[in-house]
Amino acid sequence: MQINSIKIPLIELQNIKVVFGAKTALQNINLSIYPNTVITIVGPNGGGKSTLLKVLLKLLSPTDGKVIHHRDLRIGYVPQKIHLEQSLPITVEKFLSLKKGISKAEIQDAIELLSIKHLIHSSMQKLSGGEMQRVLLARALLNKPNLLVLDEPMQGVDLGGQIELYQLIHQTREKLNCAILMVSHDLHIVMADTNEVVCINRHICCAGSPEKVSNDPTFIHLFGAQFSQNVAFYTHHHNHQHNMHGDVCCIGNKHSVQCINNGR
Ligand SMILES: Nc1ncnc2c1ncn2[C@@H]1O[C@H](COP(=O)(O)OP(=O)(O)OP(=O)(O)O)[C@@H](O)[C@H]1O
Repeated sequence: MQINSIKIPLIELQNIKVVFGAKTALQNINLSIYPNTVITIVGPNGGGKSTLLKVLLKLLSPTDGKVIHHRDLRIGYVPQKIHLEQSLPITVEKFLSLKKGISKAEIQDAIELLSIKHLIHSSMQKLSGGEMQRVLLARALLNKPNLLVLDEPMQGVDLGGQIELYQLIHQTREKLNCAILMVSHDLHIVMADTNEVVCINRHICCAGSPEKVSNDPTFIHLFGAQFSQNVAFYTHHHNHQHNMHGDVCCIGNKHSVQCINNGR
C-alpha cells in the first residue's frame, strides 16, 4: 500500500513519556507525521527535542507510550554532528560508499542533487560546517527516504550558508516528495516552508501553523515578542503584494516599507 494518503501517518507517537532517573524529560506527547509535510520542532534548551527525535527514530524506548512506524517508512537522518577519528582521514566519496546496499549510481545522484562533486576527494575531517551538512544530507538521501529527519541542520553554518543549505533542503524535498521533521532554532529561516511548528518544553506547549504558534502566548513567553514578530514576518507566503493603486510593491522576500505598511 502506498502511503500517499494524508490520513496515514508515517510515524505516530501516542502518549509518550520519557523519564531519566528522577527527571521527566517528556510527557503526554502525541504527534503524527504525515507524508509530504514539514514539521519544525522548537523549544528551549533541555526542553526534550533531542530526546523526542531519539524516541521517534526508535533509538530510545519511551518509559511509557507507543511509537508506531508505518511499514513503508524510510528515514533519512541528518544528525547534529558526527564523530570522526582525526587520525583516520576519510574522503567524502569513501564516506558515502560506506552505506550498505547502495549503488554507485545512487551515490552519484545524491552528489549531484547536493552539488558536492567538487568535494568528493576532500577529507571529511577538513570540511567546513556548511560542506559537512551537505555531505550528511547527501548520505541521508541515499536510501530515498520518505521522511527526512534533521537535527539542527544550521548549526556551525554561517548565515549565507544557512540560507543556501535551507534552499537545498527545500529542493531535495520537492525532488523526493518526502516529509521533513526538523529541530531548529533558526525559525526566521525555516518557518516560511513549515506546515506545522511543535513547541516542546517537556510537553507540547503549543502546535500549529507558524502564524498560529508565533501568536501563542507560550511561544512568546519562551522566545520573546520581538522574535515572534520576526517569525510572523518571514512566514508571509505571497510572492508579491499590491499597493492601494494596484501596483506590485514587493517580490519574493524583498518587501518595501510601503508594502509592509499596506500589508498590516
Ligand atoms: N541519557 C540521559 N540521561 C539523563 N538525562 C538525560 C539524558 N538525555 C537527556 N537528558 C535530560 O533530559 C532533558 C532533555 O534533554 P534533551 O537533550 O532532549 O533536550 P534538548 O531540547 O534537545 O536540549 P538542547 O536544545 O540543549 O539540545 C535534559 O534535562 C537532559 O539533561
